[in-house]
Amino acid sequence: MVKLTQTEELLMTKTADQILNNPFLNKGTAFTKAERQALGLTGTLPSQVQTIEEQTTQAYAQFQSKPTRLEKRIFLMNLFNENRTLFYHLMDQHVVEFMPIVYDPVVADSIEQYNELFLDPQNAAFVSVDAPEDIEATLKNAATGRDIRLVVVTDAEGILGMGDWGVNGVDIAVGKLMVYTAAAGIDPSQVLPVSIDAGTNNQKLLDDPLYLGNRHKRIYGDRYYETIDKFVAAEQKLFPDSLLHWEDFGRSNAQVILDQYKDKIATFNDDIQGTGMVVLAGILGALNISKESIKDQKILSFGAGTAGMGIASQIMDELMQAGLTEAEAKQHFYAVDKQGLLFDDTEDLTPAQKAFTRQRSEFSNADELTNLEAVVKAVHPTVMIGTSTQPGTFTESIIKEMAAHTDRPIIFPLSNPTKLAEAKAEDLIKWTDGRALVATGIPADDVEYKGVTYQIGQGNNALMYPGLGFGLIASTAKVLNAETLSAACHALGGIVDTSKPGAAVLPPVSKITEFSQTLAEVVAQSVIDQKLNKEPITSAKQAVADMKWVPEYK
Ligand SMILES: NC(=O)c1ccc[n+]([C@@H]2O[C@H](COP(=O)([O-])OP(=O)(O)OC[C@H]3O[C@@H](n4cnc5c(N)ncnc54)[C@H](O)[C@@H]3O)[C@@H](O)[C@H]2O)c1
Ligand SMILES: O=C(O)C[C@H](O)C(=O)O
Ligand SMILES: [Mn+2]
Repeated sequence: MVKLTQTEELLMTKTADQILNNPFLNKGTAFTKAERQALGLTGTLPSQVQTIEEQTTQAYAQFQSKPTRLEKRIFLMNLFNENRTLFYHLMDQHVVEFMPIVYDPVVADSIEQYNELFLDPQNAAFVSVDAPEDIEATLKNAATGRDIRLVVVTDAEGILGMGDWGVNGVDIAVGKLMVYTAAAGIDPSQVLPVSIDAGTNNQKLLDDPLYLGNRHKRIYGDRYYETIDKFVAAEQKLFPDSLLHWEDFGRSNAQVILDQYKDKIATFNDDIQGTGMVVLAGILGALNISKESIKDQKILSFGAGTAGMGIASQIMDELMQAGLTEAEAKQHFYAVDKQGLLFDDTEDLTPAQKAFTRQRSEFSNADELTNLEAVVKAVHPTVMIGTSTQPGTFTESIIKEMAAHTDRPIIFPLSNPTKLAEAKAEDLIKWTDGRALVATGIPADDVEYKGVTYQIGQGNNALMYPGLGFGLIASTAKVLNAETLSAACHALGGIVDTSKPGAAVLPPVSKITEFSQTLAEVVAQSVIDQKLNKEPITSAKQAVADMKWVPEYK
């Protein structure tokens, strides 16, 4: 008697449509004649049996035939909904081309049009603040008995830089998970996107008869936090070996939620910690090129919100590891928000901002420091990070003023999507006569300037969170701590050839699968070294290799 694998046993219990309509089981025209006989699929497909390569060729031709990036995205999502293996087999061959479409920036267009474009819930879980009693059933139903090892959850209050998008924001969770699998090899049957629908303050959605979410204002305070608590309790009960990734929560909740859980479960906030990692990695890459020391940098955060303060705290940690006291390190930061430069007596400071305020007495013109240009003139920053959601705010005069006081200005306009970026890479290169060390939130083309080809690193947390998450899951991490985060930030070093003129500050997305694996191994090793692994693990490298999913039919 031939021993069936678990998958084969599972398949034997299903009817034809349960197999063909299950994207985790479906192979489409690649089901062989024998499989079709054994699984009751005979006659349910055209007779020609195709290889996955033939299917991939056909799918890519279809993708190319779509006229716009949004149409291309809709096709890819339909393929994803039909057959995960084929989708990722195709994406593996076109990661650089597909990332901007399944993820940032085109995901922004699909979020804005979610209700008009809705076709399929894509195996997401839709938690509602109005039905806390349904939370456990919601997660259980959406998981369909699968062994969930990774959850990306959003309440969509701060989608990219576009603000509150209610239930539409579930697309960001789906997109983030697609990058996890494409970059690091997370098994797509082991992930769960989750929307926490707490209502929305987006009046356009509330007035839209097509809106599919809870049609009321966003809920805040105790009732909201009770829903979050119930969600985390149910998530941990149902998926005890999972990593919980928080995404695009609002500025008043993101850090509060992270602080509530970060020491208790395996979890992280991508906008805070994922972005902190990629920006520190980018700054370290820039300093590798300029040969300057991080201890000599003056860092201006423009947009001192969830990401801005997450970045500042990761750099603060680095400065203290370099031997500075907290008080000494604090002298390197200038946080600028709507009020201008943040002082210790500025009104409406968030808890995270308070760690990075300055004294008015340090400046003769403190009361004038209410806009970015005035602050740049007063401070002469050497590093300027844009997480402000305010497009075009890194103006030519501001950039030239900055570049007049430092040889290699480090300038990262990170606001997403494209329309919100503080500056374009080519302008920054031009305005600084090729001296700027640039990273942008969305992919940027090479910049040709005075005979040098400048490669622009993508300062996006997608370069780090897949390797981080994979390493945490593979090592069965109990928690993520500062030591592991720091190890991850340093893992990307040495990949870029900094001797080349125009070298990028971060490795190219074309190498994301390689460096995500390196990251995962470094993270797993850090977890094991600190004895933070739940299961006994002898080799971090082997644990990562054993867990890697490959998009081939079983
Ligand atoms: N590249 C990346 O990997 C990455 C990661 C996270 C966030 N981001 C981007 O950063 C931006 C902010 O994201 P977030 O999650 O921190 O949002 P957030 O709402 O928490 O922070 C935005 C901050 O900008 C401030 N701001 C708004 N208008 C301003 C102005 N005119 N002048 C100065 N400050 C102003 C807000 O007060 C707030 O503090 C978004 O565009 C997001 O897409 C990029
Ligand atoms: O989603 C992205 O592209 C990065 C980041 O998480 C953001 O919110 O902008
Ligand atoms: Mn985000």
